[in-house]
Amino acid sequence: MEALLEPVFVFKLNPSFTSKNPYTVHFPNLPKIPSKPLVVATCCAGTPSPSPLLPQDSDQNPLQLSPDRTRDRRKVVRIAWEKLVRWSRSWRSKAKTDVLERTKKVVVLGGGSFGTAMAAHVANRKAQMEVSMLVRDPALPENVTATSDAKTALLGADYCLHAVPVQFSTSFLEGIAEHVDPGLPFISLSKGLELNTLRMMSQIIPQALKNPRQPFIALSGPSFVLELMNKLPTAMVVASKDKKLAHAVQQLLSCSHLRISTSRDVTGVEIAGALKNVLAIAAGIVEGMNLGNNSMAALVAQGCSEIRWLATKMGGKPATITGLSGTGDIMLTCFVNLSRNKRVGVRLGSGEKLEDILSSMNQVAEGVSTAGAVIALAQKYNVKMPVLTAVARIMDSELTPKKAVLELMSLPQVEEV
Ligand SMILES: NC(=O)c1ccc[n+]([C@@H]2O[C@H](COP(=O)([O-])OP(=O)(O)OC[C@H]3O[C@@H](n4cnc5c(N)ncnc54)[C@H](O)[C@@H]3O)[C@@H](O)[C@H]2O)c1
Ligand SMILES: O=P(O)(O)OC[C@H](O)CO
Repeated sequence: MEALLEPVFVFKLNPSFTSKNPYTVHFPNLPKIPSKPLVVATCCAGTPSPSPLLPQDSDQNPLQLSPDRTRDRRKVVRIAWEKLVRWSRSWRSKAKTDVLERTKKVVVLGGGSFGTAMAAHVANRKAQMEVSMLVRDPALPENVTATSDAKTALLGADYCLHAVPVQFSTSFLEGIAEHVDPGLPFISLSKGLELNTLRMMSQIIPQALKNPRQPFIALSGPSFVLELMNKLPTAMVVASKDKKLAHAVQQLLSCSHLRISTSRDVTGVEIAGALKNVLAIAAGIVEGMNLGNNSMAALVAQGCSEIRWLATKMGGKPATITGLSGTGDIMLTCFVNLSRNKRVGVRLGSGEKLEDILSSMNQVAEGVSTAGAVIALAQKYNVKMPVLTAVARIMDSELTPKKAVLELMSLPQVEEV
């Protein structure tokens, strides 16, 4: 402690890491230091904290531990890992159920990329599984039967995977309602809000089928269809008010390359999945305008806050927004150009017109329609959402990307909440 009573030198330093040992920070411009320990506050990355500085002639690397301490440290890590493996094995033995054995048929609504991918995924879960796709254009992989006849597709199905884009779901479901068993669990893959009604899929499905008790599960999270089809490790979350049903869907879909977490927070999962598409458009605009990485990070961080503010006002949990369907899917969709929504933003940011972009696409970018719904929802819940509002105004051609950036940068600089 007496060292702290010595004169304290505080330097604004620009440390450089020596090539020979990246762990030792070398301060080239430091004046000759007396041999006594000093407290040096540095401006290096990370939290500046006073720390006793080893006398300059010391070349001991503080990260180099003695052999005994290295052995102890490795033992602690090994024990921690073995505990995780034991826990995982015991969970797997308890969680095993006969859902897959009992499931004979799954129907998939929507023949788009994700509907097709999930149909193939379920078909691969069990050779005897019957998977029927209800599509408008029945040209599909041979191990999946496709039909445009709703009665045939839905007859005897144990689960229904709904993969029709949100804006087309109401009319699609109203057209097949008479063939839907009132107890058929609907697993919604669609991410978005219905433009004129602001409804989420958990409202659209029971209302379009005129059955408020239709079992509902939302399946969401960072899941590009291309990577799922290539069996690359993926993690998603199933949310349902019915915990048993969420676990059954987890058992039905999870496998060595697809992990499925469960949640009771349907609102949080749906709002996160819908709004991340709008934020991805904004992220694309930043990239299309070459505004750099600082602004990308700032924009996405602001968008995460706006999504959290609205989702929690609507009853969603903060833990959901920082989970797979929130932060996980936001990072994937905002930072990777496999995202259709992000690609729309990049093209907008580089000067293309929205109608030209959309007419050139044969896939859906749900964020384009959802943007308008978000703003009405934000007004309903009295939540300020400057970034997502700017996207909506750009979608309505009321604001250019460049003007949007100028306006966002001139907003009041307030306390973080
Ligand atoms: N593609 C992905 O990586 C991915 C991943 C997770 C979730 N999702 C979500 O899945 C949902 C489906 O998207 P997708 O990527 O499979 O679709 P897609 O973009 O690949 O294709 C759009 C689909 O919508 C259908 N469609 C267009 N107009 C229609 C209408 N009027 N009535 C009925 N169907 C119509 C088309 O036939 C086509 O099958 C979306 O909400 C999307 O956000 C997609
Ligand atoms: O291509 P996008 O932007 O619709 O994103 C696809 C999935 O939602 C990613 O999780």
